[in-house]
Amino acid sequence: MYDTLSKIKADAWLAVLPEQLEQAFDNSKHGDLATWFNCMAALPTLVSTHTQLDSAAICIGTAAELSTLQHLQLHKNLSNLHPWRKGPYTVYDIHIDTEWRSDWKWLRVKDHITPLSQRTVLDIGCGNGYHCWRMLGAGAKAVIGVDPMLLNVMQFLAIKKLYGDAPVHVLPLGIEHIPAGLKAFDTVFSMGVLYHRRSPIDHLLELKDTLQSGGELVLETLVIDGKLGEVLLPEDRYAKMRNVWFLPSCATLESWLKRCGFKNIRLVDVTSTTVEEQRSTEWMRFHSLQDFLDPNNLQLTCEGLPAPKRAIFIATAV
Ligand SMILES: Nc1ncnc2c1ncn2[C@@H]1O[C@H](C[S@+](CC[C@H]([NH3+])C(=O)[O-])CC(=O)[O-])[C@@H](O)[C@H]1O
Repeated sequence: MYDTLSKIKADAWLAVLPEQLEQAFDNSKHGDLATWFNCMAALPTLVSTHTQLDSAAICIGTAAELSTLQHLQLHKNLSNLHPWRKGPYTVYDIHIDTEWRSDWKWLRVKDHITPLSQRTVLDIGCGNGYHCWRMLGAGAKAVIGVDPMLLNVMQFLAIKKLYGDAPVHVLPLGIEHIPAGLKAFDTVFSMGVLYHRRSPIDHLLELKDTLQSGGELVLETLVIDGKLGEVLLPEDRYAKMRNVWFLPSCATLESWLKRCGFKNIRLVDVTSTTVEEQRSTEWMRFHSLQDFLDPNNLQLTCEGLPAPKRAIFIATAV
């Protein structure tokens, strides 16, 4: 990964990254970290030749390659990394049926973006890296994801240990840890992050700052139906989430992108999130979308706000 950053001349990040990682992986900061590392250490070290990155589930290995005991232990160690939110993955025929059908989002995105072949990609708020693997499968030269939630990073590291060496990396960092002015990446994805940011304009400017001139932004976020200038700022929670800030209309979001200096702005998809796409499973046993909607009207959240609808914009940084 350091090599990738060096090649794209992201020197300002290289200079601070070792210390950022040391701090993020500081055992004293997260009570579960040692347990998670033990789960990882117990994963089989064999690297399977059966891998697939362009199917709905990221696939690694077949059950026949493991002994019954190894298979049971693998299932247990992966289960210990509960809750699995983004996926699906199928490892050694264990199907990790995640809360989200993240493959559906990828299907909505993939045909609209500049082909990733030979591009160095940054995925902001990448969760456990499911889409990073799909980006690699789509031919990216290298993919770096960042996500501040350590469990996400541990899930990624578990999958990567099973997959073997690959130019895909997930760092336990937020966008705020990426130094200003990098202008290094060919494509940057920000999917499901903008509404978590208190300052959406700053988020867009920070994304632009990671892209080299001519680079592509892929932005996916919650939107509302409405006219130019309309934006929802929930009074309190949104679909029980505490950290939701701005939900613009598509026209408003387009105007924000314009104002931030993006060009060639295209709205390529608007889709309501269904309880088929986001739901509780054996691998994510907590409440999910169904529990966050008004039981009498699935068009509304339990707070009476418009139910989740997501838009995908693509734009060019100049
Ligand atoms: N400051 C931050 N910097 C970076 N990431 C952050 C920050 N704050 C929260 N996150 C991370 O942003 C992710 C948002 S989920 C989208 C995942 C994937 N992209 C998806 O499109 O499926 C939302 C959703 O479910 O759509 C979480 O993993 C947070 O930890």
